[in-house]
Amino acid sequence: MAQHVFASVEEVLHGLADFFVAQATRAVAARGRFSVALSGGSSPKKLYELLASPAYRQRVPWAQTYFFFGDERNVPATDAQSNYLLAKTALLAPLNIATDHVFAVNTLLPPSAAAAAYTQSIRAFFEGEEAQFDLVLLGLGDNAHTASLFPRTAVLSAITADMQAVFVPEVDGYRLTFTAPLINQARAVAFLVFGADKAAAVRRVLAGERNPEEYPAQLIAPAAGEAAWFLDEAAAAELPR
Ligand SMILES: O=C1O[C@H](COP(=O)(O)O)[C@@H](O)[C@H](O)[C@H]1O
Repeated sequence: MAQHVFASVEEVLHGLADFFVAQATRAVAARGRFSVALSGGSSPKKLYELLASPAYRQRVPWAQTYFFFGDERNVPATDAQSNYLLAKTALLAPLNIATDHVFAVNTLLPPSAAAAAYTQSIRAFFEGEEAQFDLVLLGLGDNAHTASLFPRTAVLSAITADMQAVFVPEVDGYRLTFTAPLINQARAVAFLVFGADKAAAVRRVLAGERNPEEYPAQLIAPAAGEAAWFLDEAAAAELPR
């Protein structure tokens, strides 16, 4: 597991954008396509804008890139909370990504049906082989959740590699999320975490006692892939030096 600590948020974003370019380039060279699961929430907007900017637009093989979502809110795709809407606005629309390269969760379905349909889409994309994303982007909540793997929720004990619906008392609603086994099949996962309000969660996940029920991001450990953390100094401040 690699930790990359940068002095500023701008540098963190460039570090992760360069990592994205490297994973995409390698995947397309090896397999002719790049599959990425996007994250949501408050952190990735600037990363998506950077990837869509002139500086990165030419460096990523966008025409061979396929976009999935590692988690989604149980809201319509037009809702301000929607992870899909965030990605569409900041990344997919500015780059004119073909709609058949974007796999959004159908949140018009009831949560468990939406999760089952999304799992089928993943299986179809990987043509029955193990679903191994080239890159899964992740964030970290100040409660140490990642994707929508929240503390003390049923999905933490999932043993299948799929998307599941889970009721999250903390947000008083359903979320759709990749399970930890699905994330851990990825060739690479990258966490984007910045800000002092994340410092305690970063310490607990990376340097605390093992307790995934309380700190679900501890479940993330790709079996054969690479895990990289992109942090600013404020988020890394409580890590042992
Ligand atoms: O991986 C993820 O993490 C976030 C927490 O990130 P934040 O930037 O909102 O603090 C999560 O809620 C998001 O949906 C997810 O993809």
